[in-house]
Amino acid sequence: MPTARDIIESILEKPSVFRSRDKLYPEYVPAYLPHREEQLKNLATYFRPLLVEPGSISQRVLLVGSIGTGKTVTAKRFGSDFKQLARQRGINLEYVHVNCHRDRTLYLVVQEIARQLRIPIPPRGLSAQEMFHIILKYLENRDMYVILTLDEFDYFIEVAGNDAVYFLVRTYDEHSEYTKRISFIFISRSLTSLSRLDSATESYLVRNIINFKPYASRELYDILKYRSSEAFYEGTVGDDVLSYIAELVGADTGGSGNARLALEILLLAGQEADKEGAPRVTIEHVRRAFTQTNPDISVMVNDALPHLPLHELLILLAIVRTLQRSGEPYVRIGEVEAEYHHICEEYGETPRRHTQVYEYVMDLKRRSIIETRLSGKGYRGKSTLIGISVGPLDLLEKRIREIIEYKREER
Ligand SMILES: Nc1ncnc2c1ncn2[C@@H]1O[C@H](COP(=O)(O)OP(=O)(O)OP(=O)(O)O)[C@@H](O)[C@H]1O
Repeated sequence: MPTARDIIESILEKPSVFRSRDKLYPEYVPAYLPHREEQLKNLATYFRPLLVEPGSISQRVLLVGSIGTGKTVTAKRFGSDFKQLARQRGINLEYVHVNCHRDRTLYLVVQEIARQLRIPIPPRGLSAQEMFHIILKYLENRDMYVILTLDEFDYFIEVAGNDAVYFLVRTYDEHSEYTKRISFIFISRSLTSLSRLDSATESYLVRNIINFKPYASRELYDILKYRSSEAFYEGTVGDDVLSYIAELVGADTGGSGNARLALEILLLAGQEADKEGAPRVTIEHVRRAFTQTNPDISVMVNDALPHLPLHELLILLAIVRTLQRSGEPYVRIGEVEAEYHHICEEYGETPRRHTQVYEYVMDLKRRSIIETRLSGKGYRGKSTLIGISVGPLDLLEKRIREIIEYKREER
């Protein structure tokens, strides 16, 4: 019997597809941000006066975009690089990033700013406003500048309210004795949460907006390509795997355009490969990973199966088997139909005609059990391609076969 140590060692020594898995974690801030060049340029343009004429303005820029569009990572990358560049020019600038989902009140936000800047604050008895003035004086005494990002700012608006926002961003208007040492980046998922503010404060915030659009699949592919080159050993993740994930998530191919989701699927797919001791990440590992990030879809598919007519199930079985055999993300409808004829023979059923087969395929698509698209690059001729994003396919196959048996017995 293996000892506990043997078991632990066997896992530690198991080969892995990952060179450095943490490069896929959401908190990692990479040096390259493909397809966010415009946003970085805009940020640099807005904040340039801080280097040219420090103290002349308190800049404020609002980053807006839906979930996983790179707002946080772009702000952090910008902040860290801008700080280095400022220091090279002899300007003592710090970057502070506060997540307002965690720190939702003025008190918590101000406390967090002080913590990150390592400013000693008396432990008790001060109001948020008093603490903020201690920070401003500290910056003044040390000739320091700060870019302060308030991430998930929507929460701050909702919980802390208009007066708190006003206090934070208008301090320099009320206190002309201070040099303008703090500039702001606000991050929000949408502009609607800002309408809770009074119109003066709102218009003050929306003057400089940088938009972050959901990523298209081609953009996600570039992001995944770069991040996977950092995270995986060479040759363990093929371009087919990356394009498949990019297509599942891309905004132009029916997904949400969320890079966090795409990277999570890639990470989970790598973990699936490691679990099996596989030398490469496969399309099937991606299917399993996608199902883990989308448990609702597999429940929906499972619930739908018993309601499908027998021949629709036979076609679905044909799709599953053709996909399993090919190891590709998609197969041609022609190959599926050929497999369907085989399966009908196996079961002693008369196959339906082509037009009916096509109808069933379209019904499976309407029910989101399969995806279809027209063949393009890499395929000869135009043909309908069929894919299934939920996995594992062997479990799906087993379940379909059970229901087919059940339906045949019922007749
Ligand atoms: N252009 C990019 N290049 C490389 N990685 C990216 C890029 N855009 C986003 N990512 C990665 O995707 C994940 C999500 O990005 P980020 O957290 O910045 O999104 P967000 O827009 O702030 O989302 P949320 O609104 O949910 O906070 C992170 O792991 C980030 O590193």
